[in-house]
Amino acid sequence: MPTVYDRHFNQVRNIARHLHNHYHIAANELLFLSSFIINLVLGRLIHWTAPQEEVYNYYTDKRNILNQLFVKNGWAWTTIVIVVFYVSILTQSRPRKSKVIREAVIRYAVITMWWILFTQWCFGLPIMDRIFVLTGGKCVVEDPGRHVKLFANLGNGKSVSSTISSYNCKRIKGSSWEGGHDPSGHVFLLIHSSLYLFLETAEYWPGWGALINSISSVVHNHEKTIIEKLKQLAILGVKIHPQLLVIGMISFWWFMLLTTNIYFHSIAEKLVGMVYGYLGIVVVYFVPRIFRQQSQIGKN
Ligand SMILES: CCCCCCCCCCCCCCCC(=O)SCCNC(=O)CCNC(=O)[C@H](O)C(C)(C)COP(=O)(O)O
Ligand SMILES: Nc1ncnc2c1ncn2[C@@H]1O[C@H](COP(=O)(O)O)[C@@H](OP(=O)(O)O)[C@H]1O
Repeated sequence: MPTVYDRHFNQVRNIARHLHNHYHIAANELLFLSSFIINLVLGRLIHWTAPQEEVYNYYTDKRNILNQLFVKNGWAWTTIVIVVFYVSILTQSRPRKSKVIREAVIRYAVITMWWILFTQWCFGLPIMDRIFVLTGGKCVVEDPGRHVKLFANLGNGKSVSSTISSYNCKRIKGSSWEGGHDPSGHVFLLIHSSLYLFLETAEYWPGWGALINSISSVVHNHEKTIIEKLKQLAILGVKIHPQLLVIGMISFWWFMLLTTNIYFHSIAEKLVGMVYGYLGIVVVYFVPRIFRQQSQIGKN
């Protein structure tokens, strides 16, 4: 007689099978894709239940070093990690190098273009700023300075603009970006980057066993000092198993996403950032699988 747990397990297995057969999403990919929804739910639960000093801490301060140095330059760090990854993988003698490089560069270019369109520039304002102004958002300032041409003077000591970018608005002293639906750029960037790193490197996954064995052979080498062990671990994570560097970057992005989810933006603004974060990745990694399968069926 199947228990209620067996029934639930079977239901989850059937959903996973359906997604695998129809949309070609493997179970581990599904788990990783859903981890960002779990992150959002966890962030909200912490926000509602944790004591104030845990919600408003160093990490939820915009000026914290992790935000300013890493997330604010998030695409640059993701680029560095993927370049190191490929250099390392390709120097460990791989066949068909030029094909691997060509395809990786094309995917990187498309994924970078999507990041640019959403956060930096989309034939004028980037998509996230367009959503904000289309839903009634404005940049309000007292003194527009050199951006004066983009502002209308309200005559009450304030000027407003719906043509200046969020980036430039935030740089004007005393400005406020108010009124519209402001999709979270952080949620977008952190999900977009994590998914890109995960899917781009999945083909070269050596398995947890191989990674754990390599780490433990360094850690348990009693002839080495701690400094030597740390050096060996760094070499291991960059030259031998660059997957460790990727795991480190993704884990860090996941943690930063959690702080965004705990403190910043409304749930709707985070969900919109999340949807756009998934979108570019789905187009580059999942849609081609469906077409490839259909053309395979056509050939048979
Ligand atoms: C096999 C892989 C092949 C790779 C080929 C590499 C070729 C290398 C050529 C290098 C070309 C340069 C490409 C661009 C590299 C960069 O990433 S430079 C720009 C870096 N900028 C950032 O990372 C900024 C990230 N920040 C943001 O997007 C926003 O600040 C934000 C986080 C979305 C939030 O904005 P708010 O204003 O805080 O809302
Ligand atoms: N995890 C995090 N840690 C610190 N600051 C964060 C953060 N997530 C978002 N922010 C800040 O919240 C604001 C809105 O971010 P976003 O729209 O990208 O989600 C940004 O402020 P600033 O633009 O004033 O730096 C950003 O720096």
